[in-house]
Amino acid sequence: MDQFYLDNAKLYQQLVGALDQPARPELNKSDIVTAARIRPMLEEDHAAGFPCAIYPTTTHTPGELQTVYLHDLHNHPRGRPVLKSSKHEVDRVYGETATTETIYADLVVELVAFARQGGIGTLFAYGQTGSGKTYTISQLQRLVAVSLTEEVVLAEQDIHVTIVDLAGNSAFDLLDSRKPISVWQDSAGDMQLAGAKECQVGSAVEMLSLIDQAATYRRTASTLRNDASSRSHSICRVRICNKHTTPDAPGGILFLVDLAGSEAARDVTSHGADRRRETKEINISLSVLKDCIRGKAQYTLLKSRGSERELRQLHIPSRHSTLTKVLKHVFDPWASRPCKTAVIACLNPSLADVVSSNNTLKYAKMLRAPA
Ligand SMILES: Nc1ncnc2c1ncn2[C@@H]1O[C@H](COP(=O)(O)OP(=O)(O)OP(=O)(O)O)[C@@H](O)[C@H]1O
Repeated sequence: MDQFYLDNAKLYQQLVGALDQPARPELNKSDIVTAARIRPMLEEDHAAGFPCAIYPTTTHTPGELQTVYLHDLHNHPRGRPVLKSSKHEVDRVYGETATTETIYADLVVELVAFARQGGIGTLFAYGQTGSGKTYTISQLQRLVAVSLTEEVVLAEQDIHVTIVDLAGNSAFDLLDSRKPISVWQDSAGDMQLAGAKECQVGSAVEMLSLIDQAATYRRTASTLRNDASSRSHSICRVRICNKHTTPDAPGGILFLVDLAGSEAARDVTSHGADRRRETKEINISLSVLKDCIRGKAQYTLLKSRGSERELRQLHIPSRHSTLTKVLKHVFDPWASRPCKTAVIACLNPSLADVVSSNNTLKYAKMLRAPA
């Protein structure tokens, strides 16, 4: 397939150049905001000879959706290859020149404010390996650290940080030398990271140093698409408690989640047995995540149709993996606490990755269904 794309790269660029690409509006009433971030073509993408396959709209009107076009090239049984284009809509699209500061202002400032008021705010990035998840989330974590440790915040609220990573069904404390911890649900239905260290921070320097410490314990390995690929899901939980409430009051929570990247089966054939098992575990947990996204979309559909009997039978399988246990509140239509989520679908722009990018955007669409 890769050779087919390379052989037809010029024709592909002509076909895409001849397309007209308009944008379209609609309002987001959901508690989930979806965004797509397209990372720039890297030197290795250019060196491999694949053209860019993702074309975002460049204008944005507040409250309106933005569009990403993906152009794949398909072999035609008679004659020259043809373009097969798909169109995806998300709340915001960030092209290769967009800065993380812009993403922070658009998506994360509101989540931080929401968590400060006692809600559960969640930000997660997902996408194929090498698509820019760690790049995006690690920079956003730093911006969150600076904003949550401003004097005006610390005068009113205490900030507690926990950073863990999930590999398969095991969980590890990244602030305590990868000590194993367990994830369980308490009697109030909240997920607990039992045994994980929770550090109260008194300044940006302290919080940034915890983030750096956690990054050194994160499990990484080389994949075909990324030399330093994260082979675990990293979860940074920030608990925000008002100084004048009782110590055991739940407080607001902000989750900053950098998921491990999915790898296509064709890209893992050269891995050893351990790496193949690890990839399988990652793909299983991402597949349960997709099932939960589908379950939430199904709930929204049934609710809009008023199908009470089917709603009662609906099962969202958030208990089937440690990752979805931790993120249960995102998919749980019956959650007792208010939740807001921002999801960043990270995309590799190269034509070689167009199938994975298509898949990533399909799930962003499901997540966005209005509640
Ligand atoms: N917006 C961007 N601007 C410039 N470089 C970027 C951007 N996003 C990602 N990159 C670069 O792309 C490479 C892959 O990014 P990153 O490691 O964040 O991917 P990932 O999705 O976290 O991958 P994995 O799932 O394998 O961990 C890195 O070299 C990173 O610096």
